[in-house]
Amino acid sequence: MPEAPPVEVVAAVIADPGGRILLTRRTEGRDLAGLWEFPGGKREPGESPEQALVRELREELGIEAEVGAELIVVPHAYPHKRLRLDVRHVSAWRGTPQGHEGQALAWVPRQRLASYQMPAADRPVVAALLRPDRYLVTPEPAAGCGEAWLEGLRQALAAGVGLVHLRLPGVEPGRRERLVAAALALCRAAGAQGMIGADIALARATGAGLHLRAAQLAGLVERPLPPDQPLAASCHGADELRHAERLGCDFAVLGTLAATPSHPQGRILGWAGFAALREAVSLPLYAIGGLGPADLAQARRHGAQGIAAIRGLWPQHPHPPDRPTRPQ
Ligand SMILES: Nc1nc2c([nH]c(=O)n2[C@@H]2O[C@H](COP(=O)(O)OP(=O)(O)OP(=O)(O)O)[C@@H](O)[C@H]2O)c(=O)[nH]1
Repeated sequence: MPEAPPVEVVAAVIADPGGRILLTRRTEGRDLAGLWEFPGGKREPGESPEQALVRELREELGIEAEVGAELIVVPHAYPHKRLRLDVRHVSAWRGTPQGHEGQALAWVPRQRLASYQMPAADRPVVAALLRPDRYLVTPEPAAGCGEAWLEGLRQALAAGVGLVHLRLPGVEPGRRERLVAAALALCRAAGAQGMIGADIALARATGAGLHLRAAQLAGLVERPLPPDQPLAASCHGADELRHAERLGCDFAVLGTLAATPSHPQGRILGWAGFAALREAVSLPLYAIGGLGPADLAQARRHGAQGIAAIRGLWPQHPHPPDRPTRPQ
């Protein structure tokens, strides 16, 4: 039997001048009662997402809203139904939001959003509001080119990368620790989060995040780091994603979107395949495989937090023209 199409839902991010965001509480007797959500509701036949959102906000809150930029579209499968949650920013509104359907309202500072109990489909929405959209995976530094590699990282951070997977599998011990320490210092100075590739002991020793390989993830039965150290994993299918979620990962990287020189083979998901896997979990997900900043809008429309990439996020010419690299 073909699967029923998902329920189309639109919801709004409404921010006050202080940056607090409006959440409303689902009233008793409804599905997911008692949980906090972004105001909105189901699209009616023939309505565009914008029209549906304007109507819902008028009915529920008594405001006349102007719909602004897209934030994210989350495809999600609850045990009893599938939905596509299309979340838009509201750029301006007239009137004072009130609970016209008896629902409670809360203006919530962004950093406190995660402490509100919300439906599972909202976890990627909150992450999209709070966390970086670009996850750089570092290329392997060539022998003697540590300075150039650090310069590449510096430039990528300056270009706005907020999350970095320090992936150095072929670098010999000693040099690895030195490069990781220097890279983490650059990340800290830029306000970015560093994630150490695969090495649990080094992540514990440095206090940085940890990015697990898929094979490593499969062998773990509990979270290998305290909750204040971010944990991520590379995943290729639904079972790995569910395991990453059970283990308490903060996010995962899912691929391969398209073939790349570093991964020419393997299962190619495409955006439809990515969105289908996205439904299975509420973990924030980065898409990987032949992607760059130009793919961000497309990624968000398929439920991704953003994109992860080596080439797509690494500067083309990491050597500054006026500074020769020192051999290491
Ligand atoms: N408005 C809104 N709905 C959400 C969010 N997250 C989420 O999973 N949903 C789900 O999307 C659907 C929105 O439909 P609705 O608000 O018109 O709810 P309803 O009471 O008519 O639906 P119901 O018949 O499922 O109870 C609900 O099933 C709701 O649980 C969110 O952040 N905002």
